[in-house]
Amino acid sequence: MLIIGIAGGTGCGKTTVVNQIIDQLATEDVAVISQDHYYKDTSNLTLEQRTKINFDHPQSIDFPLLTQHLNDLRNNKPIEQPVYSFVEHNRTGETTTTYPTKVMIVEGILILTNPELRDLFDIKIYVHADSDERLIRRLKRDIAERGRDLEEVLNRYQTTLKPMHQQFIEPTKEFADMIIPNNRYNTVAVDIVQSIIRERLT
Ligand SMILES: Nc1ncnc2c1ncn2[C@@H]1O[C@H](COP(=O)(O)OP(=O)(O)O)[C@@H](O)[C@H]1O
Ligand SMILES: Nc1ccn([C@@H]2O[C@H](COP(=O)(O)O)[C@@H](O)[C@H]2O)c(=O)n1
Repeated sequence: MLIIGIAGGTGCGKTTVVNQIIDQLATEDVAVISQDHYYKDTSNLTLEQRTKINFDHPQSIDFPLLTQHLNDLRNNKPIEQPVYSFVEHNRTGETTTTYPTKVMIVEGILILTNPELRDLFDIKIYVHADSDERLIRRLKRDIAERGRDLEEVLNRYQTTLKPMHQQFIEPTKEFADMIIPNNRYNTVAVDIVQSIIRERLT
């Protein structure tokens, strides 16, 4: 199994790049795991308490579970990925069965911060977009898709996202084998990653 890790700050375009890669490949031999599904279970907290969690700190992620799942897939065992709700700020209790595939892409803001997880990646990619561009994209996306309002997104950006990005996410660029500039859509970089994957699939 070829495992590709794709990191980068919120709104840099990780999900978009991953979708561009797999849409054009049109094969069931490539699957995706999003770090977002591995936020820790916080059912012991009220919704009010959960809204105050720092979701941009490495401690918010269940890295042992994510690492175990990747190891299981490498050992040809299917996994039950938790399903996460951005509205409830919690796992829903449902799971998605994910089967081993020839190529597995793992994407998320914090995936390169954890040494055990990082060691499982054959290729490490960091998607870069400038912080003003990321903030604009995040604002539009969170209001349209994640049930947030302007005040909430801006407040979270200033108090949490920006400092956490500088402390934890941006420094993981140094672990990347490849950096994809994504202020604009980068079809050349997507083509390069697709070529690497195609080689593995043949
Ligand atoms: N290169 C780009 N140019 C303009 N908008 C983009 C670009 N890449 C992504 N977007 C948009 O920005 C938003 C955030 O992108 P997304 O892929 O969800 O980022 P991430 O997964 O890194 O948080 C989405 O609405 C997406 O359509
Ligand atoms: N309940 C939650 C959990 C996470 N977030 C934010 O999601 C961002 C990571 O996802 P991307 O798709 O943007 O990479 C991260 O910055 C968290 O702040 C959230 O808003 N609510």
